[in-house]
Amino acid sequence: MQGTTPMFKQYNAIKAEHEDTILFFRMGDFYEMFGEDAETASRVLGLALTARDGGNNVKVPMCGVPFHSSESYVATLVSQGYKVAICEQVEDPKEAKGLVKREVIRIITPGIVLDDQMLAKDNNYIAAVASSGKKTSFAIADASTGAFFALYPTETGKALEELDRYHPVEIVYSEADTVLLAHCQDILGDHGIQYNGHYEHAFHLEDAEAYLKGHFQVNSLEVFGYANPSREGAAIAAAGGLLSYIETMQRSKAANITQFHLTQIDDYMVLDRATRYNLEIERSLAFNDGSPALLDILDETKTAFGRRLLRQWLEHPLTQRSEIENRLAATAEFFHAHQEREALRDQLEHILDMERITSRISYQTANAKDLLSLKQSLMRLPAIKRVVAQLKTPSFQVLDRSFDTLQDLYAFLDRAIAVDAPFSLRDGGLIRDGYNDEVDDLRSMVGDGKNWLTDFLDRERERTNIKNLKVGFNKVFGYYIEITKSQLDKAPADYERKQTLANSERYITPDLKDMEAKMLGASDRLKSLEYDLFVDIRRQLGDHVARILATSRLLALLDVHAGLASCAIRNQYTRPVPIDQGISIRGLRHPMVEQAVGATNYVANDVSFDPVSSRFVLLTGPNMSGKSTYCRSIAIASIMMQIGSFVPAEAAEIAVVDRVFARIGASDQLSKGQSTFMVEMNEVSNILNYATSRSLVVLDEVGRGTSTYDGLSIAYAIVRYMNTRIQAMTIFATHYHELTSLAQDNGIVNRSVAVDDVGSDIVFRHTIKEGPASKSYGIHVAKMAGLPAEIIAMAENALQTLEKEEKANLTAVKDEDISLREQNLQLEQFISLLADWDIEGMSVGDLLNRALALKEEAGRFLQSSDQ
Ligand SMILES: Nc1ncnc2c1ncn2[C@@H]1O[C@H](COP(=O)(O)OP(=O)(O)OP(=O)(O)O)[C@@H](O)[C@H]1O
Repeated sequence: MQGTTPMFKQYNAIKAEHEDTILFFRMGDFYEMFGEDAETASRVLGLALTARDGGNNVKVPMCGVPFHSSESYVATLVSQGYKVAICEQVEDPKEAKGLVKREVIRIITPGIVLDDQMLAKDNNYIAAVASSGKKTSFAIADASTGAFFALYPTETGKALEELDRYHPVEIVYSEADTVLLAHCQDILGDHGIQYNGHYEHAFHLEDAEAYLKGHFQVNSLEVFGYANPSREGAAIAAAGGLLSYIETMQRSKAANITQFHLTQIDDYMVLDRATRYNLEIERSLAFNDGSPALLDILDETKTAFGRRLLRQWLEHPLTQRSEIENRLAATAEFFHAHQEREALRDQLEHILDMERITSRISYQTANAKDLLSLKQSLMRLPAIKRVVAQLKTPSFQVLDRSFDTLQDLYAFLDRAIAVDAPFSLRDGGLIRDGYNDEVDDLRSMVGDGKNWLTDFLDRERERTNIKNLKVGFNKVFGYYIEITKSQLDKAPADYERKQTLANSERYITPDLKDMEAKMLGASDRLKSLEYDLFVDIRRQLGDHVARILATSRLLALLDVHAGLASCAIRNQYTRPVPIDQGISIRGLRHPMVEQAVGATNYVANDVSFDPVSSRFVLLTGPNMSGKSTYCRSIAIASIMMQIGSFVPAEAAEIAVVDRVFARIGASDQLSKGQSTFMVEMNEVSNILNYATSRSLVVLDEVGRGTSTYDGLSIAYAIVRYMNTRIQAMTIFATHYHELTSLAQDNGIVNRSVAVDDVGSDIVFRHTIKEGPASKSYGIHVAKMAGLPAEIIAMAENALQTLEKEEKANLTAVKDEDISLREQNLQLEQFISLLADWDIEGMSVGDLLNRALALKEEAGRFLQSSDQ
């Protein structure tokens, strides 16, 4: 509790309702913070901490920021994990009786920010989670673009892993559901995510359903695919809870959220966090030195919303072959139609972030510059529609029919908003001449006043014969006449002295004051009229938010396809053919490594997988020879195809897969406090649980985080299990030469990276060939890395001794050994069943039944041992 003056009483009441925020309390041209808030803000923002009299001789800590530059301060606080409540004066201080009324008009959290300065280029996702029984769902929104959807409830761990793919900046949960909060923190971590509790009732199914129905103005949520409360209830609870949270924080309707749908994990290719990390999908492993990720290479979009859509596609590649083909056809059309593509991209270049401007329109925070940007963007739409009309692909033709060029809104904005309107909404200059008669009249009154002043100045100079007589204006005295000390004797008697300065005197006259009253009255009235008209224009645009967003979505789609086509041309990618099974690629390259080493230096390689004869590729070869690059390039090509992109190859037929897994041994997770080997095994166990025969799995150096025999044995078991039980297309890069003997199993083949021996040195050719590597080149690589000759000699000696004592003969370990152990176990169970049989104590009927059951059991046993 701060201070006891009337102002502090008002402050305390408002702060009590917003305990968990930093309260920005508007006082004149400043937002002031008090007490602990002031101490925190002064520390985080580097502001001077002062104090204000709180009554009864209490000094309350205080600091403040100017309101016109508050955004960057708010952004810093929010980025540091604080919530900021903006408390405004909600009545004109001139009209207030006593203390001016104040209210919190918005609370800003990481997921609620709308200002461009605070937003990253990518989606700014906020999520809400809800559970029902063992199933969990989440809803996701981007308040800055209007995206909104929820996941079909699924097993909690799976749902939260899926949520992780969206990189939410904020997660909202029901205050009462701390168990789910703990699950989230466990799986998604605490860094970079703000967790906020929201009213429990907002997550109750009935309340959430009613909230959504009210928002979308529908009688039933069936239109969004919601039919069964016990199946999809958690999704509705999460969506209702999230919408209620956003609107509570914004203190206004989320009018830009005009669409909603339910998604299923199976709708998209599953790519877990480790896979995205290892394949450098969104961020390169060496991003600090500016190396590009796949997203950076593919991103040739021209608009901010195009880039966001591309990123969404990369996070969620498709799994339906027909949909993939549709996307590829659309990219292909732009690939061939050079003129149309370039004409489109020339126009898109000038289109600003319409999605985010629209969000600011619906939350009534857009300024006149935003509306001018929107107008400038809308101006481009007819030309874009003309390009779309030329396109032949069916999906573009559908798009052409639904393309709304919004020219009525363009005309409206053009008529209403002044071309040079300023940022500030309170200083006039917003409304274009001719839009409103009263504005025009007031403007000419203010203009007349200025002319009058010029005439007045000329008149007074002539009358007094003072050449340097001046007319000036300040806030305290209004308009005044100024005469320097040397000319004072010429001042006429009707001049009334107002102020004495060091070198001059200031005067007023009744005429001047009359004119001043008229001009200031007109100017004040003009400013407030312009503000009101602007708010009304913004509100009128608010009625068209859904239309603007629909057009932005079409533009985003065009932008992504045209960008992918442009990228394919620049990098010589080819259109892949989605097939049902297997992979056959000629001349595959890795898009990022190719850029790093230069296209001419990159050695392209062929890839082939067959579901029967070669579904499991064991890849051997020395370090640095290109194993990882080859493995990853296959996974990347598969993802590229499934988003609708061309692939870096000469020709490619690639099976549509349900999941891609990429594990590179010993990834660095030490910050999580787990050993690298433990992390590796966790990741492998995740793959074994989730991979299917329709998946693509890349395992690179798995098993090397432990002792040689342990690692080799684990790798051996994983290879056999993956090949026989899971049967996913798998490429397993390894240093364990011993594993190459496994190629006698059906489905497993050996491939290796070709190496030229040049005397005692080796040369990497980065070419993949059939068959295993002839030997391990670890010591050669150590030599190339410059290890002292003495160490190399010692190592070669040790290697020879070890090779002689080689005990690991994996060919001797056979599946039969494993199945024999299983059979022995069954036999033991059967015998103990017989031993426990209490024949004397049984009736004849029971005896007969028991004997029949045993016979059946014996039959089953014989059958399984035959297999
Ligand atoms: N096909 C290729 N064409 C040209 N250069 C390549 C090719 N493949 C790999 N390289 C180069 O070789 C380097 C090492 O490749 P990579 O990391 O794939 O080797 P590796 O065999 O997996 O090594 P390690 O076993 O040590 O992880 C790459 O950074 C790249 O510069």
